[in-house]
Amino acid sequence: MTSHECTPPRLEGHGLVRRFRGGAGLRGVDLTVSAGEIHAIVGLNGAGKTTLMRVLLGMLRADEGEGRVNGVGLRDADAATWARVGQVVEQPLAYAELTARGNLEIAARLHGIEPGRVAGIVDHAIEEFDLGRYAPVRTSRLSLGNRQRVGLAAALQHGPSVIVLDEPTNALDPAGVILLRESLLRRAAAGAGILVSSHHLDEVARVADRITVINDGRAIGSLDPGGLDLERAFFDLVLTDDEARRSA
Ligand SMILES: Nc1ncnc2c1ncn2[C@@H]1O[C@H](COP(=O)(O)OP(=O)(O)OP(=O)(O)O)[C@@H](O)[C@H]1O
Repeated sequence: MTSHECTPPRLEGHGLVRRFRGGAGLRGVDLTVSAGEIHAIVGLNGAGKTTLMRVLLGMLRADEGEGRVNGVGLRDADAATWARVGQVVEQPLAYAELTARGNLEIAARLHGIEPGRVAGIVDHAIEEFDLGRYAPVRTSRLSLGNRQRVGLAAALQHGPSVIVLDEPTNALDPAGVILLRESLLRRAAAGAGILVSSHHLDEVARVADRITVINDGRAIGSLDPGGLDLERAFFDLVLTDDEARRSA
């Protein structure tokens, strides 16, 4: 038995419902991310992936159901609970007018790192995401991909035990995709629980231990990360679900 097996799930959602006008939202999603696990969610545009992440992070209130972070219910989660979380779900960076380093320093402080440790942690993050050239540059002047790298570094540098990333590879170049992949695999091996959404099934298959398909606000099944034709398996699940709902 590994040391992570006695810890509560890093992230849990039970029966999560969030209704939006027009019928969209979440319709009762159960989802768990264990310690040491990379759990990917995939789905078509508008399926509900971002909404699910926002609800699990307490950014959006669930109408029904409950979520837990490291065993703490969302309603009871305090600053110490959230300091153990790293996420890039909305805007990757808070301060466009600050340099990349300035953003990383503020993110470290906001995640509860004591002042004496901030410089070392930021140096390490700059190295990990290969941001040396851009550290003194205002983030508003960075390319989209480099801004994304800074956002990821800001979310991960404090060593969170819960990591939630919404389509993190979107703006990254192939080198950035590899840096992120290695970073996530290292963090999962160290016990973090990682929830990640993506449209890139091949990339997801390289990192994920578990892949859940979200369709129309529900978790409709899973894909085998080692499976042969993930794209086909994905569309089979989605089309079967769409047909079942149409004929219901
Ligand atoms: N604040 C909101 N008010 C009303 N509807 C919303 C709101 N946020 C999301 N929705 C709707 O909920 C559904 C799910 O959106 P969500 O952003 O979660 O999808 P997604 O799976 O992340 O999509 P994508 O792959 O395009 O990012 C969509 O139909 C969206 O229009």
